[in-house]
Amino acid sequence: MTSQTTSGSTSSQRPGAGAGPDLPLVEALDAVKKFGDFTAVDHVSLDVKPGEIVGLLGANGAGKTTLIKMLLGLSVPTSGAVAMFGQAPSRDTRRDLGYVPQGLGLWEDMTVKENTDFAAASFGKGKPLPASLEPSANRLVGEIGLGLQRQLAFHIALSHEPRILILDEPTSGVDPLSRARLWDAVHEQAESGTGVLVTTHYMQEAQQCDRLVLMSAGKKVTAGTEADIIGDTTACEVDTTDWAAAFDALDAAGLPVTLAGRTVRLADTPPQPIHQALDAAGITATIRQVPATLEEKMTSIDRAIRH
Ligand SMILES: Nc1ncnc2c1ncn2[C@@H]1O[C@H](COP(=O)(O)OP(=O)(O)OP(=O)(O)O)[C@@H](O)[C@H]1O
Repeated sequence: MTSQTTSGSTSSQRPGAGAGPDLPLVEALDAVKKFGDFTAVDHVSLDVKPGEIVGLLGANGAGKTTLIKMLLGLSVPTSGAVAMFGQAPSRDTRRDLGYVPQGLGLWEDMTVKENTDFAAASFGKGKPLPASLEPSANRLVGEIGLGLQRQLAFHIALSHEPRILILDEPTSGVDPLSRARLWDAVHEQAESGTGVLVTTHYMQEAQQCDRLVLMSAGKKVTAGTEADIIGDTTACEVDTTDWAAAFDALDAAGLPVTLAGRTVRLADTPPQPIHQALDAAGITATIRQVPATLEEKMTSIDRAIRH
C-alpha cells in the first residue's frame, strides 16, 4: 500500500497514477477510529478494486459510515492507513469519486437543475438530467419525494464518471422497482470498470455484491463471497401441519427460530434440541438439514459476537 494516513505527508503519486487493473481504488489498512474512549472502527482492513462491487454490512452502529468517512478523507484515522487511488484521500482524489451519503448531500432549497448545475461546475463536467427527473427540473429538491431525491443524488454521483462509487444505504426507503433500477445502474457502472463500495441492510442487495465485508461493534468479523461466508453452515427446516404451534414451541424453548413464509427454520441449530422441544409440545414434525441462507449466517455471527 503506497498510502499515508490522512494526516501523513503528501504522496508523489497523482490520483490513479499507479492504479493498474488489480490495484485497489480505495483501501483501509488496519484502520482505527476512536471517539474519546469509544472505538467506532477497530483495526479494519478493506479494499475495492476496479469493476468490483463490495458490500459493507453490519447492524446500526457497527462502524460502516465511520469507516467510509475515513476512506473519503472526511475523518482522520486514529491509527492505521487509508488510501484512495494509492494516495492519501484529498480534494484532488475526490474528483474521481462518486459518493451518495445516507443524508443524500443535496441542496434542498435549490431546484433539481440547480443541484446538477452546481455539481457539474464543481467537477468540471456533468450529464443531462435523465428522463425520470426532467419533469422535476425546476422543482425545489426539498419538495420532491424521497425516491426522486435518491435518483438525483445517484445521478449527480455518476455525472462526472467517477472511478469509485461509494453508496451509503442507497436504497433505504426506496420502492422495490426503483431499488431494482438502481441496482441495474450499479451493475452497469461496475461492468464499465468503476469500483463500488455499498452499505446495505438488505440481504437481497448483499447477494448482488461480488464480495462482502461484515462489521460488528467496529470490527470486521467476516469477509468473502456469499458462498465463502455461508461455508458449510446449515439450518433445520421443520415440516409440520401446524407451523404456528411449532414456531411457538421452539421460540418458548429459547431456540433461534424464524419463519420464511410458513416454513419454520432454525439456523446453526442441531436437530436434537428441535426434536426435544417439539416432542415436549406434542407436535409431530419432520426435520431436514439444509444450507443456511446468507441472512441466517449473518444473524448467527452477530449473535455469537454479542453473547
Ligand atoms: N462523531 C462521533 N462521536 C462519537 N461517536 C460517534 C461519532 N460518529 C459515530 N459515532 C459512534 O460510532 C459508532 C459507529 O457509528 P456509524 O455511524 O459508523 O455506524 P453505522 O454502521 O454506519 O450505522 P448505521 O447503519 O446506523 O449508519 C456508533 O456507536 C456511533 O454512535
